[in-house]
Amino acid sequence: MTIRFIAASQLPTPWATFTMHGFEDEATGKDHIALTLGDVTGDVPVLGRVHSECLTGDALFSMRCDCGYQLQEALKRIAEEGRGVLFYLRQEGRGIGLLNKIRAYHLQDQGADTVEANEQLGFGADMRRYDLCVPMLNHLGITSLRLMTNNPRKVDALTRDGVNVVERLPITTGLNPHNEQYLATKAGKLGHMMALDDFTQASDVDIERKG
Ligand SMILES: Nc1nc2c(ncn2[C@@H]2O[C@H](COP(=O)(O)OP(=O)(O)OP(=O)(O)O)[C@@H](O)[C@H]2O)c(=O)[nH]1
Ligand SMILES: [Zn+2]
Repeated sequence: MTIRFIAASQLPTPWATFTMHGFEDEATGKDHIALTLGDVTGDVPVLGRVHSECLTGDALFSMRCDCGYQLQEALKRIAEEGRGVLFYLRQEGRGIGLLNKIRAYHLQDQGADTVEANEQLGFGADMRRYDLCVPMLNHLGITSLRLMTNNPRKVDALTRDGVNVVERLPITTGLNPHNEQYLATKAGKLGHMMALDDFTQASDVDIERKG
């Protein structure tokens, strides 16, 4: 795996002006991004989010999942802290790609849950990998993370890859009638550590989006 830094620029958002670092994964041809705020070098653990691409949730306002809400919440929390990093990894659809995710959604429309749909298409439930974060973390001078995630398998995978995750912070936002079953499946079958009672409702987030 060769991850190559290409360029950095400013990225103003409603929450803060981040620095956007672009990387190229030479093996896959995929582009990955890290957004940083403040000085992320040094020994003090950095508030972080390792976010996997979800075009439908992140860009098209889909309410089928919680991705867009989590993305917004993570940027907001980093801005409030004044320091942090968000990795935007181009592994759409838990690694199966956008078109296969649409195939999986089609099966889910007919009754399959998110895990069964992947399996019916011949994929594992979660095909993502996180080792590409290591060269990006090294490039940015980040030595340890306080990671916003509900996914203990993400923490385990990053730890196995050599990333120092010192704390896991829940990120439970965006519950709505369209994703309630999906979130229940994530908790029940994929091991996400979250209870639906912990979630803020999507309507709360919508107000922020308009603001
Ligand atoms: N194959 C498939 N991928 C999905 C589906 N819904 C969301 N995704 C993808 O799942 C990824 C996000 O994973 P999640 O399981 O929501 O969350 P996570 O990153 O494991 O855990 P958190 O850190 O707690 O958000 C993104 O790449 C989405 O495109 C689905 O029904 N099927
Ligand atoms: Zn999503």
